[in-house]
Amino acid sequence: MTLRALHDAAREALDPVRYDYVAGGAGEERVLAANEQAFESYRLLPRVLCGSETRDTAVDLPGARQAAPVIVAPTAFHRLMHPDGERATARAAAAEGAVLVTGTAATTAVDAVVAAAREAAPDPAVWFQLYPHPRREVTEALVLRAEAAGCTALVVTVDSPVFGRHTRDLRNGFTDLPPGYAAENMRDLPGAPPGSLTDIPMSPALSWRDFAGIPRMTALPVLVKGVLHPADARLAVEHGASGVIVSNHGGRQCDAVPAAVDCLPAVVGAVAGRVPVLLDGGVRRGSDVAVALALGAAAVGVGRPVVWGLAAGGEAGARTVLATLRDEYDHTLALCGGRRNADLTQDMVVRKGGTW
Ligand SMILES: Cc1cc2nc3c(=O)[nH]c(=O)nc-3n(C[C@H](O)[C@H](O)[C@H](O)COP(=O)(O)O)c2cc1C
Ligand SMILES: CC(C)CC(=O)C(=O)O
Repeated sequence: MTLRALHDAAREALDPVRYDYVAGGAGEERVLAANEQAFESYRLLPRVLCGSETRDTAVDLPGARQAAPVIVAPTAFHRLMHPDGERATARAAAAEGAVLVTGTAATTAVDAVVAAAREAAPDPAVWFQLYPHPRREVTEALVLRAEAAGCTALVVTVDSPVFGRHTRDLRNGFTDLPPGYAAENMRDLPGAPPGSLTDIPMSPALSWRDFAGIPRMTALPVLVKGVLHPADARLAVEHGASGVIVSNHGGRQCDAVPAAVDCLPAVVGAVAGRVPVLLDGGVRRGSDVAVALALGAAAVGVGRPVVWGLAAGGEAGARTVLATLRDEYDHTLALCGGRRNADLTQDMVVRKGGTW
């Protein structure tokens, strides 16, 4: 099945309100559209006769050695999309050698997610996405929970000082989880009410000082997710980040920012090789992966496509998405004369309005 067919099947399978929750974005959904459109404006300039018969697409990431270059971006509430929920996504990612980022808003507790991943592979990489809480002890409890579960890195989301205004959810009245579902990782935290959507911590009071406390709480590498400005990428590295994820939250936060991939080159320049830079937003085909890697990303994340796979076909559907992207990327690498990801370089990307 193609990714487009899986998306169609997911639309058929899902309750329309849940479909809209995943598909939608903030405001007029300008950024949602821009993330995909931006990839349309880039083209690859292949190199030829490079002897690229044997190819190796694995990457070393913080807390994940020899991983696939496509990772599963954190998306909330998988049990709303398929009864097997995050367990299915975890098994799919582990089987495909892809990092799974599970998170604060998962409908399955992090220890059960890691256990499911271990059913599919002996040494899976599961990262934990954290919405830091303004009360340090709550953040610390979440960090300890992720560490004890066996997560190998933390991802701190920094683009959500307040909830995004998701137009479709407001129209549909989808402002809380249906009965029977909870953000399971929020249960039994000190002083934190359990599990409803609005309990997920987002606070405009947080600052780099709060962020800097997180790498001090844990031996795990800590990545920062949701950076667009190169100055923030520099600050992230200075405050102890082990990786920077360029992301506009899939167009679900500020509806006036650039497409994620358009922000990548400046962030890569600012980070200057000190830590890996990842990208998510709008990646829908293997050639998008190639463009992002050529522009300096170490790996890319996919959000909605994996959820469509999950909704359409559970573990097998999510696996198909990851396997398809990996296969398409390897094929594109071959077409561009590459043997390794590093063979894709900035000069091999051209832009509409630029050189074509
Ligand atoms: C349904 C949904 C839920 C999401 N939940 C989270 C979340 O809990 N934490 C987070 O950091 N990002 C979240 N994101 C953002 C994704 O991690 C990612 O940035 C985005 O989906 C990438 O864009 P793509 O969907 O075009 O691949 C969510 C995105 C979607 C679509
Ligand atoms: C619970 C939400 C905050 C999850 C999220 O980040 C999103 O829906 O974009």
